[in-house]
Amino acid sequence: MKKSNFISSFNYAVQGIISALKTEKNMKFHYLAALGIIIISLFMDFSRMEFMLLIFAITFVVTAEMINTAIERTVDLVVQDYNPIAKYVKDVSAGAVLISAVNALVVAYLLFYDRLSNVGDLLLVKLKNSVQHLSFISILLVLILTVGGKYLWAKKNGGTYFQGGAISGHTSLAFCAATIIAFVSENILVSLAAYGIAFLVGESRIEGGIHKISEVVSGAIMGILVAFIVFKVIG
Ligand SMILES: Nc1ncnc2c1ncn2[C@@H]1O[C@H](COP(=O)(O)OP(=O)(O)OP(=O)(O)O)[C@@H](O)[C@H]1O
Repeated sequence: MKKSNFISSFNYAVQGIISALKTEKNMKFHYLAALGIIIISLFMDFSRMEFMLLIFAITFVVTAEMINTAIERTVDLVVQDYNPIAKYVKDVSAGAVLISAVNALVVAYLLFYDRLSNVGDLLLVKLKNSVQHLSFISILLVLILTVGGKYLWAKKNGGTYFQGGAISGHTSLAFCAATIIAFVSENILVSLAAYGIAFLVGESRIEGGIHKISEVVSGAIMGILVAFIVFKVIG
């Protein structure tokens, strides 16, 4: 065996890190996750101690995975057939990785949960107070549900995604908009005018021979329901 100095030992160690990274798919995942978490942690205002715990947890997982890989390869080198001892050794070694991963999850939960839920609460408060966001979400949902409905019932009702089909998109959007206007204006006259216009939109789709009454009615119900649920549940 070749006599090695300190520098070449270091080189072999780095080679080991790179080989494990290249050959083990779990290792790629660990490194990517670690990189993502470290980047996020830079915005979290962690104390020195908290950052140290995070780095320890990450290092523990990577180290356990590397030792597990080395043990697996050693066992494969010696045992080619099924062997209960080989199974025991590999299972115990995989168990060590699992323990390190659970430890990392607990540490991540303790460090990130409060901070991220504060950010989540802030976003939710902003969303609740923003009529624009609620309106945008309602209209987006109506569009998705209308196109989805047309797709699901395409065989039965025919039509394209934007004309004809099981649900009248013009009507669902018009009634969704009317409901949004009713919520925002909180004024009976304005609301009636908005629903009146929505009604005319639906009626024109029937008159134009593009939709049946049932398709216009289902569009109207969907538009009203979606806006109602978004404004009442999220807002
Ligand atoms: N020679 C063997 N005899 C008995 N059981 C084995 C043997 N080799 C593997 N096993 C069983 O299969 C499991 C998976 O082993 P394997 O070596 O495929 O690990 P792995 O986690 O899939 O790793 P890798 O994807 O890096 O190969 C082990 O935990 C063990 O239960």
